[in-house]
Amino acid sequence: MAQITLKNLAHSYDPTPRSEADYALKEMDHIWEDGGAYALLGASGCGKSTLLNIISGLLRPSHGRVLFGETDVTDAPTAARNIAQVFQFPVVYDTMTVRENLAFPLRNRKMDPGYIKARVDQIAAMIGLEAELSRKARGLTADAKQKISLGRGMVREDVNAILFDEPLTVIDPHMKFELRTQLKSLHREFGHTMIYVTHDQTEALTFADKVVVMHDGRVVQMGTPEELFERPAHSFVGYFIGSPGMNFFEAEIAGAHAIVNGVEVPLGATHGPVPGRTRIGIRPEFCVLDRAGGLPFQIRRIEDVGRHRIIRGEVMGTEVNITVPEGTEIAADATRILFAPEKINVYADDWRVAPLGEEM
Ligand SMILES: Nc1ncnc2c1ncn2[C@@H]1O[C@H](COP(=O)(O)OP(=O)(O)OP(=O)(O)O)[C@@H](O)[C@H]1O
Repeated sequence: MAQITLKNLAHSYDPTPRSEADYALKEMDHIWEDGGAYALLGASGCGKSTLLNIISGLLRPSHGRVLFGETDVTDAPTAARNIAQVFQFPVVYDTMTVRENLAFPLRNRKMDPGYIKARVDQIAAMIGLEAELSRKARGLTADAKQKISLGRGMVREDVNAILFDEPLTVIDPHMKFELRTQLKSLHREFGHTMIYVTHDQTEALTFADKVVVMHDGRVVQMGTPEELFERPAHSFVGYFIGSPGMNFFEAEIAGAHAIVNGVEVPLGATHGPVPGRTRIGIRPEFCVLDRAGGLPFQIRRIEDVGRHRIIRGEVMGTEVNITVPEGTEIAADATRILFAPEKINVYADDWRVAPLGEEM
């Protein structure tokens, strides 16, 4: 296992890039801790696969270095990086049994047969394929084949990292949750460094200790699910994480208040001068309807979604959502919206501005 360091890393598919816009990955410096479970999350085209392929060695970056521990692997091929990879679609040997498929990476490395048997039994139990071990892979469902791919990715204990590229795409929705949970417990048990690429926030938030959110070729935040929810570092994280995402309002910041369309909105902390385009962001969960205070709110529609209701509406032309628990009555004269002051984040040119005295 190893810590992965990305140093001044950048990549352009254009051999003669002229501006930052020509870079699929803008310059970045990041450390992925040894033994961490990371999810790499972002919309289609933001650069997730490019970054994963650079870490795995399928792609050489245009600039910068990749280190596994203290070793510079920038020019090392995939085979020399000692990593396991699980792709979107199953890669299994149809003519081999499930046991032979799972044992393949260990046999290749000439491990002791007794160890191979024990290890394969252990992995098969964790992915729920003990009963199928003697069956040929041919004829198994796509789900079962992908479980084999997952198992084979996990079977070696000595890898530097395991990289998963949207591994649950072909898995039945009911089984997704189960497999995610199993991957998480495999991580707890074996402590491998894992990087899991997905564009699905539920997948990312349930699997990972740290979620790495990418937007437009940049890592805009690397944080715990709680940090992404409470203190999105970039407005994209606010929009992308949460369902629905964060509400934003153009605002002027004056110390411990924001001024939104001439109305004073109290903030939970004091800010110094904030330059650039200033907005405040508040999650729908921290907004409430009111009769008198706050900003004027016009309800457009109410959606019942499982354990909560989403009230969709407008504040002076800006679309705004409020989330309330299921069964909450909505009074006809509730025409104002209030925000929990300590849950308001301030943004300047899309980046969060820490209030005075906040520990970084
Ligand atoms: N081989 C390539 N040649 C040229 N441009 C590429 C190549 N591969 C990716 N790109 C471009 O680089 C950018 C990042 O693509 P990348 O595939 O890394 O994104 P992604 O986040 O993995 O997207 P998805 O979730 O759709 O796979 C995109 O603008 C894409 O069009």
